[in-house]
Amino acid sequence: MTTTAPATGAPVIETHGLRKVYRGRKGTHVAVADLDLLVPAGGVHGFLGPNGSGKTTTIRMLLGLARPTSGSMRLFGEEVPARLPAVIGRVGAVVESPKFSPNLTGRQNLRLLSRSIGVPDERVERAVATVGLTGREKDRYKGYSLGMKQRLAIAATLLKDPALLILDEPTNGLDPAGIREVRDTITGLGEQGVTVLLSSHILAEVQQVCSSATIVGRGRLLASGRVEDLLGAVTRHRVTLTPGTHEAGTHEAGTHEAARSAAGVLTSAGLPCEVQDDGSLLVTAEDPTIVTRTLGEAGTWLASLAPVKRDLEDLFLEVTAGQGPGMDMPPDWSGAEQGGAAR
Ligand SMILES: Nc1ncnc2c1ncn2[C@@H]1O[C@H](COP(=O)(O)OP(=O)(O)OP(=O)(O)O)[C@@H](O)[C@H]1O
Repeated sequence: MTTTAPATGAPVIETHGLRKVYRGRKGTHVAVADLDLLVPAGGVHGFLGPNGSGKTTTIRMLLGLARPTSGSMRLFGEEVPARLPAVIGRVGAVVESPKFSPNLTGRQNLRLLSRSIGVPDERVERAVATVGLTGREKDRYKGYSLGMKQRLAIAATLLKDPALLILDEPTNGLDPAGIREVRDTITGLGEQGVTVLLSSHILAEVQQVCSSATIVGRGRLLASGRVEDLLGAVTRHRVTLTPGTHEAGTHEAGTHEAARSAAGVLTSAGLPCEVQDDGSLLVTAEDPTIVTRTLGEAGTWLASLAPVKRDLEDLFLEVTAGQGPGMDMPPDWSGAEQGGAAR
């Protein structure tokens, strides 16, 4: 398990040994397995894991919607569910799609809500602006895109000015434009000092907005900490060689032979190295200048050397390696497929 030091400050969410076992006719199913979750104050915390890894169950327990089998939970330092009434006013959550009236405008829907919870109308205008719906608040809800509907749901939770916002898969079912809109809203909230717990199964998407993250698989904690610490320093580099360094047969054959020869040189020098299908080399080295020097001393010249950044998907594969069937990366963990690729 990879766990790095959390950010300073008292955690906003804390669970210890949190466990949820569902019992059915077919036997028992452990949805959450002794989970220690620590969410620091401020910023966006990714709660990541494939479908069925226990994210929603954990969130439901935190909000008092499901009863833990065992373990303890705290929100803002208060034991929950016992002290939930004391803290729930500081928590906003979008766990399921909220019910809005289709024939009312976004603003009318929010005003109904603000009056029902007794907060001033100004909060509606502020919430509309925060989620980027200004200019569209007078349109009927039924005409909103899915992304706009999701942002209105977030606006509804902002009415009570929460210090903690819990969003369960807020970009599910959205197209790339919708994902981007919601992502920008979440980034803005994190910057304004709201602590956001963002659950998602799309790592590439989450990596762009999260300052810290917890990765779960089969209800278990796999890794947790600040994203930059989790991803660590860049130690892998992609190297391409200058054509003609080695001459042999066709250009392609020559490239591969040169790569294999260079890989032998690097490996002998203690630098782990793999030849890629395109004839480039993937070299592990703390200091890239050693790669240049080692190859130069062997008479091999580099055309390029570029750092290869590890991402959360790489991390997930590493922390689940050897855990047996069912922990492979599901196809929908690719952000690109879900429109969650880089901006
Ligand atoms: N009410 C329930 N009764 C029985 N099993 C349940 C119940 N709710 C969830 N589960 C099971 O618990 C496991 C965890 O589900 P959960 O919804 O918490 O995962 P998740 O990580 O949120 O997945 P998703 O991204 O698909 O929502 C799954 O195997 C699910 O089938």
